[in-house]
Amino acid sequence: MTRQHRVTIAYVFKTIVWPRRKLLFVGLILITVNRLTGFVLPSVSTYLLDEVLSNRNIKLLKVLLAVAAAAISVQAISSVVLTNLLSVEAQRVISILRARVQRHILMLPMKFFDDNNSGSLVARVMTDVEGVRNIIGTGVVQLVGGAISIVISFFFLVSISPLLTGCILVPIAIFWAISLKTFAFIRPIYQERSRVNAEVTSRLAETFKGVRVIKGFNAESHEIKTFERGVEQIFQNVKRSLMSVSLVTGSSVFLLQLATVGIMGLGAYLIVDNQLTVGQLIAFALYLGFIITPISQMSSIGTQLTESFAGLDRTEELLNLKTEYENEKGTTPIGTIKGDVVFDNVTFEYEPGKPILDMVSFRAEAGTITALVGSSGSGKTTIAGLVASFYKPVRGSITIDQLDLSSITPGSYRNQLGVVLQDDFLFDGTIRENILFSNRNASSIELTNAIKAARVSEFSERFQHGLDTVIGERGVKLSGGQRQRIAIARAILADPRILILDEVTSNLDSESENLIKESMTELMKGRTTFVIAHRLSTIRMAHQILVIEQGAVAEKGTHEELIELRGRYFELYTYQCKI
Ligand SMILES: Nc1ncnc2c1ncn2[C@@H]1O[C@H](COP(=O)(O)OP(=O)(O)OP(=O)(O)O)[C@@H](O)[C@H]1O
Repeated sequence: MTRQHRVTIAYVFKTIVWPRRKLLFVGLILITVNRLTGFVLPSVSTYLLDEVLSNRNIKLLKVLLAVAAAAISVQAISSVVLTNLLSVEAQRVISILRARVQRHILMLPMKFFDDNNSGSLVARVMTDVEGVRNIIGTGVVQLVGGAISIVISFFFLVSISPLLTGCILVPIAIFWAISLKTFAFIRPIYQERSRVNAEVTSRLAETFKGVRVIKGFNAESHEIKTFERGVEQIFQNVKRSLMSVSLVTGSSVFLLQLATVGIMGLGAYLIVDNQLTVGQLIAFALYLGFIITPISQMSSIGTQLTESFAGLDRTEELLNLKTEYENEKGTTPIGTIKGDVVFDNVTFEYEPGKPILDMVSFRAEAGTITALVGSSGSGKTTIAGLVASFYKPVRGSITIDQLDLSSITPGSYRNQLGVVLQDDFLFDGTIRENILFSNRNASSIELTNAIKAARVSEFSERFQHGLDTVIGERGVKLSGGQRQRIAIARAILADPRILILDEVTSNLDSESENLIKESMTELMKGRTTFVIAHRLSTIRMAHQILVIEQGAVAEKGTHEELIELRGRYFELYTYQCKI
């Protein structure tokens, strides 16, 4: 076992096992009672054959039947209570852990989401924590229960016949060795399986999400082939592990039968030689079952436990990542802001050594509109991301009302921030739910005002179910302009002090264009707005225009000033006017 695993065992013990020590102690007592009562039946059979049948002792038969009935009942009851106690608790812990991991992931910085695909994150929340089941659920019952059964059975076997016991130890040792080898071989196969599964699942989800592009480019056959390759990989992986598992199962059956034949032969000889009774031989065979079954179970539980620890290891690693709220600097909550934003020589890089923004400086006064224009990839979205505190500058500073943004707790700041992005996030729910998403406590008057201001009512009223119309995944049942207006209504309802807008580039008909312009104007009123602008009408409304080129502010000023300058903005403007 690696050092990493030892750390995890200590972690698992401290955080999962120890807080439930009372429950696990009750569980252990129940397991012991359960396994002990299991031994009553084989003991009864010895007496049945050797005493009741041989001496025709009906009185003893009645006692034996009563004892057997009591034992079976206790066994059944303890088994039900055990399952309810431990398995239910394991599932409770799984739910708690899942919620904790999801909460932690959501609080991680944006960089984490840039580096991890959503499919693998889903697996980390849903699958990685499932191993808990093996640690406090059925796994531990089988492990501890199995150990108890083996020790007690071994004691009974030796007491019946040391010679016969010696004979069965050889095949058991062989079986144990085969199992250990096989499971060591299977372990990496299982690890690979969870990785491949996550990959194939997330690609499949993307295929369905991007079905419009796929059909549009007639690329179904490519997606089909990619998926076929994925399922083939899973199949090959499962095939390899199945072959190994069948080797273990096959050898266990073979060795068990070999031991049975040996015992039959040697046992019969001992009976003839009066060293053993028929009842004892039958009891011996029954006790043997109590050893073989847990041994085969325990070797596979060993693998499951290793898998569980590997999963929990990944969970622990994730939970140890610092959230945005654990930044030593960003600890001051901020009250209501005016919205004065200053970039002072801000340099930023996504990857170390590859600067994307270089010494960017500007001031956006509270309540003004700043338009970001410039060629594709110049860094406009990056500037917007920095204003939203999704990323931190590598050098230089960003201040909000003269307070350093990196010293402010992200939540208290983003409470006062609104974003309307090009490909805005709408989820599969009703129009109402999608708008209320930004402010669940909004009154119906506030909602109505937002809907009116964003010109949503103009289309929602035409729908049969109005605001309660379900819009499909990512709003597919709406037009692009309608989706934008919902996103704008959502931002109006949030009533932010600072607003980030990424204008849609897609061509809308002039009616939609006008409606969006009106709703945007409503939204921007009195808020410090940063707009990645594509429409001249928006740009002309701006109090200042920043022309961004190759990560730097190339020009700064109002529309008139920049036109007069006859520089980069003039080029962009005249180019757009031509088309
Ligand atoms: N998450 C990221 N990780 C690494 N590099 C990134 C990331 N996001 C953007 N970049 C890079 O940063 C540069 C600036 O990108 P940005 O999105 O800010 O440009 P933009 O001006 O908004 O472009 P567009 O107008 O095309 O949207 C690009 O070269 C891009 O490849």
